[in-house]
Amino acid sequence: MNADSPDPSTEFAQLLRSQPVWDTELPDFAPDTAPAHPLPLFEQWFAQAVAAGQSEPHTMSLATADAEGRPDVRTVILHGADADGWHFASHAGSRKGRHLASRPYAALGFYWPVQGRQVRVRGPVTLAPPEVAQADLHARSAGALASALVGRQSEVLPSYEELERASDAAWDRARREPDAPAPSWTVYVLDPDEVEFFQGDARRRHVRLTYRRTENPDGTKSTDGTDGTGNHWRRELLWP
Ligand SMILES: Cc1cc2nc3c(=O)[nH]c(=O)nc-3n(C[C@H](O)[C@H](O)[C@H](O)COP(=O)(O)O)c2cc1C
Repeated sequence: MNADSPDPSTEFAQLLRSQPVWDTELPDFAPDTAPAHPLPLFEQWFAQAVAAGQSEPHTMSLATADAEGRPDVRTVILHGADADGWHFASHAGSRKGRHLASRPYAALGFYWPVQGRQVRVRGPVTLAPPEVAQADLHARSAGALASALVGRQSEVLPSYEELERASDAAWDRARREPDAPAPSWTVYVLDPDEVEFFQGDARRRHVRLTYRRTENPDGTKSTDGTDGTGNHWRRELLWP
């Protein structure tokens, strides 16, 4: 490195250190007012993120692990959240699809910095029936269909021109045939056994409220405090 030139790592380090976090006005979150189940709170926080102008609040990190247990993470779009779980979609043959086939367990992470909020969701993952995945795809944009028709996600691409050719053909087909099947397109459903809500605080007294799914000691599902699917949730605060 030339002694006259600035040390890029120092510049980078300074730039990093100059970035603020939790220095805006953030909402209060009183955990004792939180509902008994995580889904209504997630819906409420999502609506509040939209209202606060959070961009792309429906994008989330999806963490999976390979057959050896090595973790991986990428961004995907949330397609729905209901009593069955949190829904997302991808190609079964992609890296994440292969991970989920060998280890059907995942974690999701939402970060909504406008409000200093984070939501973490963990649990087993199942596949929705193929007709659900196709219907979900065909209800979306031509671009979503064209992208799914290109397929081959996570395979090595020999040249960008090859993608352009495949994409042109897929766009043509998506416009001509809006119900064209994309067989590898799969809807995954993560049925959470743990959901954590994090509210950032300027004084670093962050609120972490975790919901853990519990069963009755006899293994039957509880009818008390249920979320409509027989689940019972234990709510606890965690040290931040
Ligand atoms: C904002 C955003 C949204 C995305 N949404 C999806 C999605 O819903 N499904 C998907 O398969 N990939 C989506 N991707 C691409 C993934 O992040 C990833 O590159 C791709 O799925 C391949 O991941 P894999 O090799 O781990 O399987 C999205 C990327 C970004 C940046």
